[in-house]
Amino acid sequence: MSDIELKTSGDTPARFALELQGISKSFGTVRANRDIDLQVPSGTIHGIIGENGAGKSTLMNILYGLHRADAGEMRIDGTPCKIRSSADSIALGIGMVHQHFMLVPRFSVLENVMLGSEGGGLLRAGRGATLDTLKRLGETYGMVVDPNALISDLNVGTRQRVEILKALKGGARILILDEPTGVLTPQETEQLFEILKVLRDDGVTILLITHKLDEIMAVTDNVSIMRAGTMVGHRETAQTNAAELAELMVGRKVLLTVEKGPANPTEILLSVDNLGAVSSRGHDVLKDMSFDLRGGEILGIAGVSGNGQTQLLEILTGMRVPDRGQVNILGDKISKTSPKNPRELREMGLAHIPEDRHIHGLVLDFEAQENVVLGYHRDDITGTGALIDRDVINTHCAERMETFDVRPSNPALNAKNFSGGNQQKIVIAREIYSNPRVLIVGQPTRGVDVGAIEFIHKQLIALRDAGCAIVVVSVELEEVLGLSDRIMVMNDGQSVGIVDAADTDVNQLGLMMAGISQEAAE
Ligand SMILES: Nc1ncnc2c1ncn2[C@@H]1O[C@H](COP(=O)(O)OP(=O)(O)OP(=O)(O)O)[C@@H](O)[C@H]1O
Repeated sequence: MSDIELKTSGDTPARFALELQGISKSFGTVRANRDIDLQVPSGTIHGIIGENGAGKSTLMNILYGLHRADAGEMRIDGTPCKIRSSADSIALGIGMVHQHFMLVPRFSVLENVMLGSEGGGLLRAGRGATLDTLKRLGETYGMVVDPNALISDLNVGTRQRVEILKALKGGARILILDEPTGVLTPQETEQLFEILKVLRDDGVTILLITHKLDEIMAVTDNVSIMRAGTMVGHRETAQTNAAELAELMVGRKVLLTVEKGPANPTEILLSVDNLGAVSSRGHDVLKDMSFDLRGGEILGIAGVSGNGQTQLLEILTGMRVPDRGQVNILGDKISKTSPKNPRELREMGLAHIPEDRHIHGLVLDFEAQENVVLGYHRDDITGTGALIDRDVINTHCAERMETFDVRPSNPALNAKNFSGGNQQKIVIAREIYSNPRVLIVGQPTRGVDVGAIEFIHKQLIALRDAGCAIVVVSVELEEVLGLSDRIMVMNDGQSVGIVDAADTDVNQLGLMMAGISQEAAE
């Protein structure tokens, strides 16, 4: 099926855990997968990359029985098979860890692992046997987790391990991971990769979908590249590099670093003064936070997620009232006694690209054109008069989609039916349109492909150069370094220091993220 050599686990002749031939799938007029061929050698880690909307998740969902292919053949370990449901897929030894975890938060680890395996005889096997298996799998693969812990008490990295354990417990020998590192800290990502290598060395075949080319280079044996629903190439990872992969994905050369000139800061547009916030359990989640930001400047905020960044963003965008201190924004004040809501802030000239596009960025069951005019109900783009003019918003949305290369460019498609990266482009297109004076951005490129990252970064730099004051919170250190003029590092709800981006590097930021002061980290 493929004309290039793929790295195998050393078996001769090469055995393929998975072979796909001629797989096609359409959703209405969208041809999400067209005649896809893929061979995955047993006991290898195989990367699948491609632009947003290229069809990666669709292909994996077909494999996991969540969608049915319109055409094509599938072989597992050389045996032809038909997959009609997830149960079929699990029975064939396929497991999947989704981007959004499927665990029940109020159940324990053990209960979650037992859930869904009822048909597999697990309940009959009983708690004791399941506990033993969990312990054995945890020790074998370096994923020891307390079986009695509640999922809601576990951090994201540990929850992901529970998902993997659950798949292995169900007998998975082919494991699909759909963008597993999007929500992980750099340390958790490292730990995950160690686990994947141990699994691979034990003969498990892993399919890894990610947008992060450095991860592809670090952990995969082979990589397959998709574009616009087709498979455009396969490479042995050791024989390629990030630049070649980016070009194969996007069909042109891509800048993998941010290009920007020096900042020309103007007057202070945002000033944060001794800001503090207390959680519902009475913990200080934000402590004595102070900084100024001028027009024409980007302040990056780096830190391991969960160190107060979310609360800071919530206060700056009017979603949370500060418990102490105040924010001066565009000449107005926000404090405990004089709060402002998101609408008031928006009218003052603030825009917000939220950290979680599913919760705060989009109404998933609304059409793209309805989402693109959210927050603009009183403006011309929704038509004149009391009723929204659908022709006007349709034209407006089509223009926005064209500028931001949203695919498919269908204003009437519900937001939930766009791929993750295209959903992000819809949110950014809407927020930038208001031509804000202050822009607050959380995780601008989470789940976004390299071509779109380049585009989003250029848009943010252009806004900066037009005089906008921008705060960017990102867990991607390279992104913070590339975009920002100054960087504030947060640890345990407070600022560890503010450094000039030109005078720092990943090492110093990493030390500061661990709570080591700026001076000590230098
Ligand atoms: N249920 C659906 N109804 C309509 N269109 C869909 C549906 N699911 C996916 N699509 C479309 O199929 C195409 C492929 O989407 P898919 O989610 O497979 O892409 P992807 O490569 O995983 O993207 P991303 O990297 O952004 O997650 C996209 O154009 C998407 O809008």
